[in-house]
Amino acid sequence: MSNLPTSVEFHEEGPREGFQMEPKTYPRADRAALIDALSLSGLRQIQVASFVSARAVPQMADTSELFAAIIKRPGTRYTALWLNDNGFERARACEQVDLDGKLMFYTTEPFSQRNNNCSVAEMRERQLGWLDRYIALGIPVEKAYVITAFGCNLGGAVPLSVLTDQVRWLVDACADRRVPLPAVYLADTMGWANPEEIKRRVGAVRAIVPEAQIGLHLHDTRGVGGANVYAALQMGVRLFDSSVAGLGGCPFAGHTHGGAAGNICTEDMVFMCQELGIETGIDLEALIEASLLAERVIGRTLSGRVMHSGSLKGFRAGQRMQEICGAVR
Ligand SMILES: CC(=O)SCCNC(=O)CCNC(=O)[C@H](O)C(C)(C)COP(=O)(O)OP(=O)(O)OC[C@H]1O[C@@H](n2cnc3c(N)ncnc32)[C@H](O)[C@@H]1OP(=O)(O)O
Repeated sequence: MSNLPTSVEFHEEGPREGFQMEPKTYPRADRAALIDALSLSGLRQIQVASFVSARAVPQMADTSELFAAIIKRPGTRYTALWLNDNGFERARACEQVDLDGKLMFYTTEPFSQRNNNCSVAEMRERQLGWLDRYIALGIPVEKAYVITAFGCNLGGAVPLSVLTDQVRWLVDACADRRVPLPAVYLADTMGWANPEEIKRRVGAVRAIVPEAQIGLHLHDTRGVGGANVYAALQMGVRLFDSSVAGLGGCPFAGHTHGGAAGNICTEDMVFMCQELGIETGIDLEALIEASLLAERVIGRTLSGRVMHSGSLKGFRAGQRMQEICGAVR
């Protein structure tokens, strides 16, 4: 056997990244039901939605109300995304949000401008303000994302040095403030990674921050997501963002609505881990039930594979799951 980790953690992003990518807005009750179903699978972290401009992403207009509509399960953290000060203040004002101190770095100008309305350098400078604010508020600085860490539909190839420069800057910023390094997430926002590049970039980042955890936010846009996860597991990576039923994508990234696969699919990756003997803490059958619900809510066949394989037939959903799913017509 190789150096595969004994356990991994999947952070569910489908409710935010999946619905932001859909061309229409879905009823809040259905989105809340999906989140409640996901909770029953034992996921430790679910990103519920984002606090962004409703004009830019109308599907995220009711994030505070959505948080109020879900039933929080002890043992699961319910997080949110923000991209600017306004978004962070809205998240802070919403008492149901479990705040995780996040930092964001871009690697290409066109995507930084399109997604965040600022330059790569400006976004980096803003992170100093976010760091100081998290520290002042006693919010642990948990995650630092390097967005489009492998390549960008708008800006093209991303040299490794651009990624490592951002990581070195983060190291200095944390050292200046004497805070521990957050987990460093390499985000393959647009599905450019391949297994060898995963190994090369994870190895390069680990060489800079050997004491930090490394996480991956991967997309299966071009069908390489599972292979990339396997390469990451071989590198000992234990933190992954993923989406139920393979929902997801960024509406500002040049993806095709509805057609292309989105994020790596949570239940497919949980299945792979289980087959490899890696502990996930997730009840796969309950998760498949949630992914079937996602398909009913969205109203089309989704890209997840395990849920369509029929291999777990005979499973009977628990009563609570039946109630949640039964409420969605
Ligand atoms: C990789 C990923 O998947 S990331 C997720 C996908 N991307 C997104 O969700 C980006 C959505 N975009 C946005 O939220 C915004 O356009 C931003 C954050 C990029 C730009 O924000 P700013 O530069 O601060 O915007 P600006 O000050 O020009 O304001 C533009 C409008 O958006 C509103 N706005 C900006 N940020 C927010 C926010 N966090 N919440 C609510 N409204 C906001 C402003 O109030 C303003 O509204 P108005 O035109 O009615 O007055």
